[in-house]
Amino acid sequence: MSDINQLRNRIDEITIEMIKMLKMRTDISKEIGEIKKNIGKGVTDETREDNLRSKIITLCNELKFDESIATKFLNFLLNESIKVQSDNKQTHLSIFHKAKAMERDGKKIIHMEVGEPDFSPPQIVKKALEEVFDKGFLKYGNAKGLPSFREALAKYSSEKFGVDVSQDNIMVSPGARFSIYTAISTLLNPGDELIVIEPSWPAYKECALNSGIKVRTITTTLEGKWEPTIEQIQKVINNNTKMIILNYPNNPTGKILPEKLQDEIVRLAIKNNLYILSDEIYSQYAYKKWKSILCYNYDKSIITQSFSKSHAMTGFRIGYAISRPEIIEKLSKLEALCLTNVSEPIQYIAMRALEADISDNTNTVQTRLNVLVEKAKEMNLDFVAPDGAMYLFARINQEGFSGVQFANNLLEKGLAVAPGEGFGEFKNFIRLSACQDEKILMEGMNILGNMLRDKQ
Ligand SMILES: O=C(O)C(=O)C[C@]1(C(=O)O)C=C[C@@H](O)C=C1
Repeated sequence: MSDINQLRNRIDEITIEMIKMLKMRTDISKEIGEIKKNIGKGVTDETREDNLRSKIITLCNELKFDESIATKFLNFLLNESIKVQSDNKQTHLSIFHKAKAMERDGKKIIHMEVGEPDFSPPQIVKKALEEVFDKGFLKYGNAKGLPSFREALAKYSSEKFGVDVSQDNIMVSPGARFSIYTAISTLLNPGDELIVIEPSWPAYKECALNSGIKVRTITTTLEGKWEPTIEQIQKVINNNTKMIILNYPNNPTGKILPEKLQDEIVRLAIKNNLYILSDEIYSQYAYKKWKSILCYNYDKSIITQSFSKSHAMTGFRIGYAISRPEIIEKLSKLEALCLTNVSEPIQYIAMRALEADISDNTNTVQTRLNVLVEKAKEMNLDFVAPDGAMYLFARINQEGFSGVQFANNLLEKGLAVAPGEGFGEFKNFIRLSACQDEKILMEGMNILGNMLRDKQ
């Protein structure tokens, strides 16, 4: 047999052995997953992962093997474990869909689980809906978005954030979510790592997992005022780290980082050549000094925005990304592949919505959030007062409290809240949204108060 055939046989055998080992590893992982579920432990265990990562790096040094390849392979294995262990996680959306189904059966539900303003989009949106047919915005178009809309968004962003944005910096997307997905999946490769600061909106992690990207989680605490430390972030950065996700004002905590800390995080990201994906969809609801990541003028930053919260246009599914033209080009290739382009009529309507004065929305949410905070203080809930966004993230200090169980029990009483578990390892937390008028919020808080008293 020639040398090449011998080597090919050997490589086949090794691959087959690896697949058998992968099957064994996956089976064990499923078993561990079952045990974790039974004892109420979360799926990802960063300490365990760190230990295994260290062992592998030591082994690579001994074997004189490239540790970056080995840790990428490890990231693949860990992600596979996380996938087989993560079924049935309850988030704000599962409670929302359950609540909607109950409403269809005639039950009255107060919605404090979802970040969907109860007020209408600006009046100009109604007019735009009427006129779009005659205006003729009804066809296929550029994947990045209508030039006139991108121009309008560039002007709007430049004025709002005091920066210089042109239409080449803009990609329109169906909601900010799709911009986030395209950024994660086109800028990073499988095995790469990205940093998520928890508690966080679950979609960042889900998009990463779906694209074979390993999430490195930084956990912040209520005691630490939901602020990550530079050391925490520094500790997880290695050669595979490619991106950090920021989301301030934050969902679910409402936190806005002190400017000095945000500056330091940006400096650290720049030093390590990381992309910064900054989801700024709550910027309209910043009640404390807040600085857009756009202001740093960093050429590896991607900012995502949406009309859902600022203009109460959740159902329109329209948002956008702002970045340098080369990045926009990459993101829009995936958008073209998936969607051709975002619906032209919806783009036209959103363009008209930019003309509206939305300061009332800001005031309305602020008033509601204040009412929620005062009531929550009165009820002795444990939380850090939000600096912005539309949520209050509270810890319930009761022995054995489970947010999921609690949220399901509350639904039966007519109140929907989001279990903390959807935002990371926060089983004893719930997220309350301030998207209803004050009277309804009070009704909801009374239902919550009664349930807490019953549980004691
Ligand atoms: O040790 C565990 O808890 C596991 O589930 C195993 C495993 C792994 O695949 O190595 C999976 C996920 C955890 O984040 C850490 C480790």
